[in-house]
Amino acid sequence: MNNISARGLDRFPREQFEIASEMSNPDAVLLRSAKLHDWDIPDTLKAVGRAGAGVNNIPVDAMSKRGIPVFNAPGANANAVKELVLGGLFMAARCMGPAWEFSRGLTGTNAEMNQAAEAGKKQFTGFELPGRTLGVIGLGAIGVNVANAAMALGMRVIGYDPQITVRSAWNLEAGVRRAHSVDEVLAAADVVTLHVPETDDTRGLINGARLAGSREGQVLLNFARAGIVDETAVVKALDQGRLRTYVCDFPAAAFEGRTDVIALPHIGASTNEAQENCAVMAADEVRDYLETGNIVNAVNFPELMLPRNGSGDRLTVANANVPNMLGQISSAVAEADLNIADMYNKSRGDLAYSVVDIDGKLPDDVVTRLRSTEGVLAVRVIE
Ligand SMILES: NC(=O)C1=CN([C@@H]2O[C@H](COP(=O)(O)OP(=O)(O)OC[C@H]3O[C@@H](n4cnc5c(N)ncnc54)[C@H](O)[C@@H]3O)[C@@H](O)[C@H]2O)C=CC1
Ligand SMILES: O=C(O)C(=O)COP(=O)(O)O
Repeated sequence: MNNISARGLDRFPREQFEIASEMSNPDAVLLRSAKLHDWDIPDTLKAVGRAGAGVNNIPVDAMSKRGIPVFNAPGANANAVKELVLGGLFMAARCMGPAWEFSRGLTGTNAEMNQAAEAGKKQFTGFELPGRTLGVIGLGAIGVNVANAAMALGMRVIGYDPQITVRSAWNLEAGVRRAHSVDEVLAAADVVTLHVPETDDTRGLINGARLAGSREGQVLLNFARAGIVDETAVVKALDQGRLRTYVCDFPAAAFEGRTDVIALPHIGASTNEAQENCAVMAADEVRDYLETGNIVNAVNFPELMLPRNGSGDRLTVANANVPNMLGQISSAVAEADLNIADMYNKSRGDLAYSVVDIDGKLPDDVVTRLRSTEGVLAVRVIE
């Protein structure tokens, strides 16, 4: 549904897989930022692979209700985003946007241009980073990278993430101070950078009330999602001088003509390296799921890997996480007089997923019965 790096698509051998940008009955879709919310989900769909991090463009709940895992590529574009964030930070600190605009407007001889440059440069006095405080909201793959890079630049770093993972906490440089709220970060930081996903909880996270309590003359960086920031409130804070510069990856009408906003066209992940990393990771996850039923890096399913066992079919069942589902699955197999060689069941929130390796071939009527069992969302038989 988007341009996916050829290295990722090559993970699907064409003898086994057909790849197309239009297909009425796909087993899986790979996408980047294409919006799927209004898409008629085809009955054939078994998996979604997001070659990137954010999944706010995908109706994850609707996919879950159909037992379809949504895979993404955690961390695969984090370095690309970190580098762009640092670029934005340097641009804001040294007034590079307006300074470059000024230089581009100069005409005349070299001597005339030089004279005008020397006379004009006082408008572009910036600030240096050592000793300044960077506030990082969201300490996941990108936030941790940005925090660590800022520490290396001599900045003080304060971070807020109430759901920080053990992995992120391990990766974070010692010395990053822990904040207990968004407001604490806004009040303490010279520069604030946002690295949270867009969800119902984070939409409008940076709003007028919060900006009213932010440090005077702050730089705000948003390379996460447009919706996390209230654009009207940002414009007001810029007009009041509360915000010095807003640097983001999302152009908007409200920012038209402003020299204190640097809006890039959503290019955080637009490096060849990131595009390849994301495409390969998402493609491998989707292929593995289609071929084995194993699940790694799904945002809505538990992680589950079971080496193939037994001499027959592999049955996979996604179901509502309610009592007696496992009993019904194993009874269905037992009633067909088949032996279960191995099985693994895991749950995550409202959803549970089972992989069952069987000694023998599962009759069609058993599969049909399982599919119509209350609470069952999706059933697959992998030969
Ligand atoms: N501009 C671009 O091209 C790109 C933008 N992104 C955006 O950046 C977001 C973050 O990406 P990653 O770091 O890879 O994701 P991640 O999942 O590794 O990290 C997100 C972190 O945000 C934290 N978080 C969630 N809600 C929070 C809240 N209310 N307050 C504080 N922390 C909160 C989570 O606990 C998690 O640690 C993505 O969801 C995506 O929207 C990601 C890649 C490229
Ligand atoms: O990975 C993400 O969340 C991104 O925003 C990157 O988007 P893209 O794949 O470049 O359209």
